[in-house]
Amino acid sequence: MWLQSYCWRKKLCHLLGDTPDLTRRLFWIQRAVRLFSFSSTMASQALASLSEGGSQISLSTSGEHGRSSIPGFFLGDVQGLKSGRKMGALSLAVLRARGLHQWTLKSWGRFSDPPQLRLSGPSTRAPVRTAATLSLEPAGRSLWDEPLRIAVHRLAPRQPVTLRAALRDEKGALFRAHARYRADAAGRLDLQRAPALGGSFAGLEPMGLLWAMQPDRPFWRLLKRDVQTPFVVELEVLDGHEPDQGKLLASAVHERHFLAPGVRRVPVREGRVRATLFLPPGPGPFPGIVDLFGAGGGLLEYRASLLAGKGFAVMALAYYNYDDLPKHTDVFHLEYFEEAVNYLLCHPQVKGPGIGLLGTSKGGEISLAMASFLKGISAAVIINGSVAAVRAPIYYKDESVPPVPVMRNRMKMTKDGIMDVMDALKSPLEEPKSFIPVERSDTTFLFLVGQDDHNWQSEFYASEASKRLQAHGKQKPQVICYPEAGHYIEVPYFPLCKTGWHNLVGAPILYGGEPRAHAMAQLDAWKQLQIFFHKHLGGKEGTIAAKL
Ligand SMILES: CCCCCC/C=C\CCCCCCCC(=O)SCCNC(=O)CCNC(=O)[C@H](O)C(C)(C)COP(=O)(O)OP(=O)(O)OC[C@H]1O[C@@H](n2cnc3c(N)ncnc32)[C@H](O)[C@@H]1OP(=O)(O)O
Repeated sequence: MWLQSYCWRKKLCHLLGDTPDLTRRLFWIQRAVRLFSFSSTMASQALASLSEGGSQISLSTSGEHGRSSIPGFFLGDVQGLKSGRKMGALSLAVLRARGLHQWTLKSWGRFSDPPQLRLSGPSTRAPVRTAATLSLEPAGRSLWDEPLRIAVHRLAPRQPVTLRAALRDEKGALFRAHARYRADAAGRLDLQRAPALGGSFAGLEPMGLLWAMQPDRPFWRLLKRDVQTPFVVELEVLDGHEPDQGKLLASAVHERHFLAPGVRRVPVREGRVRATLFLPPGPGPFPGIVDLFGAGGGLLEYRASLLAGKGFAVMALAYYNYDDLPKHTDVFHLEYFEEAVNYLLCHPQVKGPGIGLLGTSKGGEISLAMASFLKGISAAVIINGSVAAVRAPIYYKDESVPPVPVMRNRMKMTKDGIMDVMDALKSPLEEPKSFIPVERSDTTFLFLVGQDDHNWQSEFYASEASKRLQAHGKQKPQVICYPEAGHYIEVPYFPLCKTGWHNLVGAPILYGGEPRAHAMAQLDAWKQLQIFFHKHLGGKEGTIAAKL
């Protein structure tokens, strides 16, 4: 047996050569199974040899472990494989594995420990009809903002199951969601057609397993720090409706990426500007956008990298707490931002005559100030920004906008002991000097507003900016209000951060939002801002009706 196996391994190695192409290797193993009644033991050794050859698959068939490191491989039949029975299951496993060419399976088990397969002896083989498979479309990998089609096949008719999803962020925080489902009469479950019966969400929510994830740390927010690596999402199908107890029926690992194929990431260290520019594939020139996040500073690239995949040259701009920029700041000088705008405008792959701004929260406030004082800005999307200077004055040359006073006595505590600072800022109508002079701007604006934003009064600010622009004969801005959406309107499928640490307040605060409505808002906001930028920065034209 050993000799036979050895010969087969040699033969396979010869056939496969040194190719790193896993699909080709698996193809030959599959052929061997079919054509030469290749035994399962030999096949498992051959598969194991793939990992020796440096492929991404690792295989463990040893009795001590009793389970495979290939998700969904054994489906309760490890003993059968060990006994050397010829297995159609192998070819099935190979077929499954062929879809896994992007998986980093050695990382399996890094997340929450999946329920152990209960393998008590040879008689515990699962019947074929319960050899469930989890199918993902696209298979293996997708972009973070792409929808993922999740389906389970080969369940028993009307079988109750629980689906779980988990990912770990770069700081080790675990984000998880689960939902209960029931298969149809044919034993199929398609999340595009089947409503969740409860769990982290309910109803027809094909992407709920992502947007409903919650962190295992209080006040933690999902952030992607390195856009050159994906988030690795583990998906599991468990028997029954107990999220932590059901037998594992099938599982998959899926990579969610932040860089579309061909998008180039260019670190920028030009003059004082500290940023990262993302350029779409192709020669350009492309419509240019400066992307600004809010309080806390740093350099967050994930929105810029995804947006570059839609045909824009997007520069994620740091303005403090990054590289050699100040760690903290009590004042904003627009000359820094002017330098960044000019850098982008002069870039050979950026289409003029003007660029766009995309700002969230404090980044929205700064974007409004940039559009009011600086030249060369054609379009600006303000996501839950303030129309007043907050906590720090904004300077440009010899002019300044002082911050609105903070009224600490208006801060409230929720019944859960979380600070609600929504009413803590004095209205800019009572402090006109703190009102950013938007009426000076010739920029076209889109305001995206979460109506349940508790960070500050975003809807009021958008409405006042709109009134002021119109009162001065300027173009009426587009204002889209999202009911039950909170402060952190992110790219699609980011889980809601309803309560989080606030760097300025020095305590956790309420950011607001209801998970489902917030998720829908993120999806729509992402479409709307792309349409807006394409229209006003000279890209493709088109409109998509807001869903809400
Ligand atoms: C006296 C004052 C009274 C004020 C009252 C005001 C009342 C109302 C006014 C409201 C005014 C609000 C104005 C601003 C509104 C906003 O802008 S909302 C925030 C939006 N912010 C952003 O979009 C940018 C977010 N960026 C960041 O937070 C940071 O850049 C970064 C965390 C991404 C990276 O910073 P860095 O310094 O590199 O991080 P670390 O060193 O790793 O961690 C620093 C601390 O942050 C904690 N932290 C890190 N990651 C997370 C996370 N994912 N979720 C939650 N917390 C995180 C980390 O633990 C560190 O905390 P400690 O130092 O350990 O305590």
